Amino acid sequence: MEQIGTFGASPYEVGDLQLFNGCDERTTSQALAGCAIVRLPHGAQVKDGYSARMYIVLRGALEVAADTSSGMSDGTVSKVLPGESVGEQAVLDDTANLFAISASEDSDLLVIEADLVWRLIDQCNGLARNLLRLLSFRIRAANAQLRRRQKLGEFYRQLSLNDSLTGLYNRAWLNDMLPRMVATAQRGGTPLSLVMIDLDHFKRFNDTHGHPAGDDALRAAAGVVSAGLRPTDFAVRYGGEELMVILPDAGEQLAVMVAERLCWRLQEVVVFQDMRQGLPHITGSFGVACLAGDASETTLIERADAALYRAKQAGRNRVAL
Ligand SMILES: Nc1nc2c(ncn2[C@@H]2O[C@H](COP(=O)(O)OP(=O)(O)OP(=O)(O)O)[C@@H](O)[C@H]2O)c(=O)[nH]1
Repeated sequence: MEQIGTFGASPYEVGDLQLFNGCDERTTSQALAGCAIVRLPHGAQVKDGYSARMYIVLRGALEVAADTSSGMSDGTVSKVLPGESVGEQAVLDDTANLFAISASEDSDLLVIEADLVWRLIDQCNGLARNLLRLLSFRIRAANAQLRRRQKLGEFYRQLSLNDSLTGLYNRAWLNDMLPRMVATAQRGGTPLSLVMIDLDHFKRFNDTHGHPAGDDALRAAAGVVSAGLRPTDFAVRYGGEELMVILPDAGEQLAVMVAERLCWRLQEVVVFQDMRQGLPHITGSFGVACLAGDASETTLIERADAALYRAKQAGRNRVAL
């Protein structure tokens, strides 16, 4: 940053500076006359050592990247154009400029030291009003950005816990949630049941109708499962063509009833909406297990798996306990 002159000796006028709109031009010009004008070549950073000062762009443009020192930077950059300022907040709360400020083209900047800003605020109500407006605008913009980030965060969180093909919860969700559900059931002495579902002869289905059709069938099966549950139950894609249902507060009898209902609905499901195609049916085998004593979630899954194996052995398209 090279000083190229002072405001008083430059062709610029107070009328060019938005922040001083409504202030008396003569007294403001006098106050700003001794302020430095610095030149910042394209790409150069504003380096002000840790002092709080305000910069007003006279020519060119600045780019301000969000708070880099706190690691909060998310790549958002705002542009500061001629007549606009940066650094007011640093002056008002007497902290260094935390933002990375650089020139996006060759720029001339008016530098106003903090003590002069305060003197001008005392002199001119217009400046105080303009500063308040500017800060209010910045707060609204920051809030909007925060809301966008929150929404994005929630979106990615959902994405990381849901299976992209079926929309059901995925293994990461299961690994996190099942131990907690088991602990809650054991603490409260309430039942908890698990239904493991494996689509029958799915390799044959893929081989006959193609892999994309297999994906459609998986989606259809997931739809049947989620539509057949209470809002308090959970459906998970456990693996390739294996789904799982978690039924909190459900004992053996209820769990078998739910599994029977899903098994029946699955064989009725229409995989292809296109009526010109044949109707391939999908069926599933279901293994039911209920939490007993102080068994772990691993034991519960193993027991549901063993029941599923029995359903397969007994001829598929059925429920086993
Ligand atoms: N289309 C599709 N197929 C999948 C997906 N994940 C797993 N599969 C297929 O599912 C099939 C599972 O085959 P197997 O484990 O041999 O079992 P199966 O043919 O269903 O036979 P049984 O389970 O004994 O009734 C494999 O061919 C996998 O490629 C998927 O996301 N999409």
